[in-house]
Amino acid sequence: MTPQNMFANLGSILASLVFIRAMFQQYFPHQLQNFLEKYSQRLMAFFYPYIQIRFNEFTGERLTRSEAYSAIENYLSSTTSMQAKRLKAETGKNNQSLVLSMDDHEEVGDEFKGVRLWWASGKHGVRAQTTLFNPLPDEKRHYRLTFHKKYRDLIIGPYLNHVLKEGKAIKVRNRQRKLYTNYGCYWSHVVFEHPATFQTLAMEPEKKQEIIDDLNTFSKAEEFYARIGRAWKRGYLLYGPPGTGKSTMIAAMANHLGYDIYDLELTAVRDNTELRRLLIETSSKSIIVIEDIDCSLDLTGQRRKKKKEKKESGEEEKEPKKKDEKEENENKSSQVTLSGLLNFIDGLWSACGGERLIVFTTNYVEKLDPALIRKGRMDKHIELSFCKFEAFKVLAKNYHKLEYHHLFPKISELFEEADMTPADVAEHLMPKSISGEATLCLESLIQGLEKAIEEAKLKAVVEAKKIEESAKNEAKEEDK
Ligand SMILES: Nc1ncnc2c1ncn2[C@@H]1O[C@H](COP(=O)(O)OP(=O)(O)OP(=O)(O)O)[C@@H](O)[C@H]1O
Ligand SMILES: [Mg+2]
Repeated sequence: MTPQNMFANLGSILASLVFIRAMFQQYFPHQLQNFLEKYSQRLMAFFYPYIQIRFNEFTGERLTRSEAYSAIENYLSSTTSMQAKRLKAETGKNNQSLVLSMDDHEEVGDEFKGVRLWWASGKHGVRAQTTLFNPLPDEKRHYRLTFHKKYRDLIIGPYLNHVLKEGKAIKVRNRQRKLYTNYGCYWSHVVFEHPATFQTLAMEPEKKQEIIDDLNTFSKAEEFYARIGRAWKRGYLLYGPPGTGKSTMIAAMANHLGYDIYDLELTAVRDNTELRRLLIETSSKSIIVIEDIDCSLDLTGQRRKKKKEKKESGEEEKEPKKKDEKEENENKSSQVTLSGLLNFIDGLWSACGGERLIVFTTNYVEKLDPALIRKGRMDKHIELSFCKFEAFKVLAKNYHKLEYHHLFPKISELFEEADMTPADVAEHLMPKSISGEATLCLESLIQGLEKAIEEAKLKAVVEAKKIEESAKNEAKEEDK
């Protein structure tokens, strides 16, 4: 055989081999693989005492991310960062913090009621193509749970429930919280990042602790509410003069519980149907706030309008009800009624489960309809009042890191007599220069308090005179 013939033969043999290999790859491996897999797994199951459950990342048409998968991811996040050697990092809320999860083909252990089990992450099947309509990556990720078969009931029931619940709770805790406001009958939201906390809230310590305990009890009472057959909700009424920290307390509540806030502007809601729709759209773990309920409920128009009137007439309204009625006739665009709101709080509310707080604020508690604030609707009434010495100490600590100062005794005495709102006290304590001399601020506060006491005395004298005069007039009329 000449070398040319030899090469020609070799060429054709190679070509045939390539052809056979291609054919083999195309038709055989698939069936062969399935076949081998099927029987090897049956054989394994016979001797292997463990059960495995796989949780795929995408379910159905691969378009929806499995809730179970993300719950497991969250649940494992703390264990993972302690145990796994290869981790994946993604940016969390705000793009500021990092969220760690297991990298592919890692395994971590877990324990439940003394039973050991293992979670492994993996990926499988690289078949689906990414297209314009299916932009998901080719790899399908999954978690695989392995445990001994004698614990089947314990793991499939209580343990998996525990994982899903805990995972969802972690997700809620880590989410970016939102502040919703309604424009007509639609909610729009911004990121909620209010720095107020109960620690920075100026209030008597016992009263503050009572509120914190109440909130904590509520947030842990899911089973209790289910047992007694009541919707998991609680109503708060915050009342007190302007600038005493009602809005600040709502922010502190949201921060304490990790809830979203729905700030409901009733005057922008057209009727009861819209109100119902808005409220049904609120999510679980949220605080629904209706500020200045006395102003918005009779739909007498906005608070600003009222204030303007007050300023113009230079005195308190004498007959608020009559005025309200007049305005109601003028302002027909909004027809939310008291009964609509009450119906919602009692009836429909119960239908949409989940933990919700409803908070009403008002400056004039005595003006509210008793039906609205009876117990059961508004479970807790909190009065926020003028700043006293204990509350002042919280502000002094926040603003100037002061535990004690030689002016404190004098300030304490003045607070006994003076009525000053926390907002005014805070204004005095606000550092006026970068160096922020605490003594200067305290002196300014002392001046403010003295002025407030004097003004109060003057007012008392004027009022006493008025009463005297009206008594005299009455006496005169009687004589006549
Ligand atoms: N109890 C408080 N503790 C700390 N800061 C307070 C407190 N009360 C008021 N402030 C300060 O005063 C400002 C006004 O308070 P806030 O808006 O909470 O008052 P409000 O009671 O909601 O008044 P309004 O009735 O006018 O709505 C806040 O920005 C806050 O800094
Ligand atoms: Mg307010």
